[in-house]
Amino acid sequence: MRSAIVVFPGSNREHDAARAIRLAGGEAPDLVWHTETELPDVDLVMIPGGFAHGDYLRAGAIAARSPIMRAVANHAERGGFVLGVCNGFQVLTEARLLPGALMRNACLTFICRPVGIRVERSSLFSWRYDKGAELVFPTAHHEGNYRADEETLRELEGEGRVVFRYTDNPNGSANDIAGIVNAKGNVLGMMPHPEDAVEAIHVCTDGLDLFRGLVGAAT
Ligand SMILES: NC(=O)CC[C@H](N)C(=O)O
Repeated sequence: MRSAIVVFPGSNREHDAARAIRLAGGEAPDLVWHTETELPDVDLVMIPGGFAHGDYLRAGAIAARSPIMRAVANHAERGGFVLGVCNGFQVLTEARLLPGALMRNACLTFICRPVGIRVERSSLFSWRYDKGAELVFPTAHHEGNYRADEETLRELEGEGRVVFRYTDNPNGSANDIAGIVNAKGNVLGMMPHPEDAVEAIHVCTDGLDLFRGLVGAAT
């Protein structure tokens, strides 16, 4: 699988993401600076975690208006895979590639700890997990409280687009939502960090199958 990781001023998980993709059997990803207007020919575009532009205005708001985001939208439109983790999820909602918004955590503090999530459904991103599997992924965010209007939440639930749900909701997210896909199913945004649960020094290796799944889906 060929992939690109978009890097903004303030991104901090791009190397973790690249390592996870390599450990899962993907080719070494291209790192693409946010001012670029074109992406290399890839299967997956990943928007990594971090604090793009220092989270000024709202987390992800400035990054979503970067020149590279038009190419990311075109990639998604063509059916390419897009994965946004944490700050990446925030960028994808700000870019309207995913519905809803990530608001300040209900507890009003930064959360930095492993959390439990359940795999709600099979998808391009989750097909290697059993449905209902309970996983542990690290989290590190202050704006992870997923919010959307009632109609959008009904649509997400009705269309089976909630892929990951918290088993112990840390941030107040509506319906315990930890990760959702777009209507076509090729764009996933999630707050917990699967790329930080892929090798022995991590809390666990539950994240590896997400990246293996993408490598498998791309070949
Ligand atoms: N780890 C991250 O990606 C942090 C996400 C975001 N900047 C927040 O704190 O909400």
